[in-house]
Amino acid sequence: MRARRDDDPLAAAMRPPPDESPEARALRLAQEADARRVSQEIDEAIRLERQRNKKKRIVRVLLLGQSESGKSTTLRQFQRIYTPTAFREERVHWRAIIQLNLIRSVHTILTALAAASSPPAPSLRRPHHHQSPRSYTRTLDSGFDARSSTSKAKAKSPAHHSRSHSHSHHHSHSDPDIDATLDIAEDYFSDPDYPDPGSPSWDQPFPTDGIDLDELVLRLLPLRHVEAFLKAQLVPPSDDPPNFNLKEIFVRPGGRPASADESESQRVIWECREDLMTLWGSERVRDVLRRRKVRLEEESGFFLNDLERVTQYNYMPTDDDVLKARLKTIGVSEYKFQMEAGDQRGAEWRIVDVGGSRFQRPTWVPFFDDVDAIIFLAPISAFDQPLSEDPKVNRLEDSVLLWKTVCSNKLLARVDLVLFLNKCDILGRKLESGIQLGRYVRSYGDRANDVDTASKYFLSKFSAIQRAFSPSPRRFYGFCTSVTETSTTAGIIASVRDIVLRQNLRQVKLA
Ligand SMILES: Nc1nc2c(ncn2[C@@H]2O[C@H](COP(=O)(O)OP(=O)(O)OP(=O)(O)O)[C@@H](O)[C@H]2O)c(=O)[nH]1
Ligand SMILES: [Mg+2]
Repeated sequence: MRARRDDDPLAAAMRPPPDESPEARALRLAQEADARRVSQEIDEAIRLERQRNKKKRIVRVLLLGQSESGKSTTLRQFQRIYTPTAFREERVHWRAIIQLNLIRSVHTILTALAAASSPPAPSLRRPHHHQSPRSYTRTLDSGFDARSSTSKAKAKSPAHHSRSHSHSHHHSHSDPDIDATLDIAEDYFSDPDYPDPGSPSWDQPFPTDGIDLDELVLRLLPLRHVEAFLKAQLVPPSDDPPNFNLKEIFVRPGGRPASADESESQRVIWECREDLMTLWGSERVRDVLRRRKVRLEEESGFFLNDLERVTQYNYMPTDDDVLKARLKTIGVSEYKFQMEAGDQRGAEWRIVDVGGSRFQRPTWVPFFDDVDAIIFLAPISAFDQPLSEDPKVNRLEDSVLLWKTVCSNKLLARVDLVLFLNKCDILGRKLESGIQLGRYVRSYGDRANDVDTASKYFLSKFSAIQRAFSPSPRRFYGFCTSVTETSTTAGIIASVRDIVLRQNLRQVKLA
């Protein structure tokens, strides 16, 4: 010990002088104790500051996916679980949106009835709500950064190369990226009026059910006024083009008691309730919808099966109603909340929800900075549906391209990816009703036409795309979800919370 101190120049310099007086020694020891105390105080201050920083740790999550994929619904699930009181208080504001959703379904029915009462023009024979496999046309500019990321994705995807040569091309099994392709049929049937199996042909007579539909439709006309009124209430007239999201509806100070006008619209809806039930219960209406391949039950904001409740004069939306309601997001909204439970106490969460339609995707990029995780939603039930903003493009194909763009984005290279293969409930119902997935997704082949096989198949495809397109290896978590269901989604959101917090802790340690 002694020998070592002799070797140490610092120790030698600090060694007390050999002729130190008792007074000088006392002073020196006091000074040294003082210095130690100051140093300890500094250490303590640093420790406290670190703790405070940890406490106000900010966790950022970004919700991405095409329009109607379920981003806002996922956000509402977070709200329902983590700020239940605020969620409950806001339910009343959803009433007008749910009523509008209901009226929209009625419109769909009336449009189908009107079209069915005149002989179908050849162009109307093609279903417009759901695509037949041959109606796809490829449009590849689906990314939010179409010029850079998507073109890169295109270049990397062997599927796109093969498609440009031949539509009926089958993948070569020596292709290293074989798993990262999803071959969606585009020219499968030669008959343009390919009838849905089990659906009656146009030439068969409509069943008669003794209901005078013409008169009924007339009695429903007042709903138009309700619709105009509710829309005017939700969209401030100064906003042109309409630019509203839920936040803006919610910020009305002090809540919004039902105004006289609002109770007037509830009265009109209530007065129409019998006719609405007759309309939705009519065999002829169901038949027209079947023939036109309009599957209202699978559409967003479907409340016709809840007419009894929703048309009540004193109707108040339930949690489930709020989750099922459809309100398109325009712009970006951020939801902040404090994680109150368990050892995650104190972390502030910020979940960013964006509009998913194509023209809104460029607005996503500024939010790529500093995110801990992305929850990407791909509605896998949409394999037979066109994009509403571009009817030539298949929704599943758009989701796949968007996923490739997100995976390959360099700004997001270090971000964990959480994938929700959403709307599994609708997928299950579609497959059970006899729609063959293999007709639309050629690479699905003759695998079993059930939701388990299908969702596992999609999970492996999306996961392979992630591996092939990520600039560097990253963590990836995939879930099959139906985010409108509260029980199953609660467990998934708890897993996502743990995943995101682990990633956030890693980044805090790295910083
Ligand atoms: N049956 C079912 N419906 C769902 C599911 N997820 C979302 N929906 C419904 O689908 C509709 C669209 O969901 P949103 O959450 O508004 O979609 P979004 O991704 O926010 O859409 P944009 O705001 O246009 O980008 C809503 O009516 C939801 O209730 C699901 O898993 N199953
Ligand atoms: Mg939304």
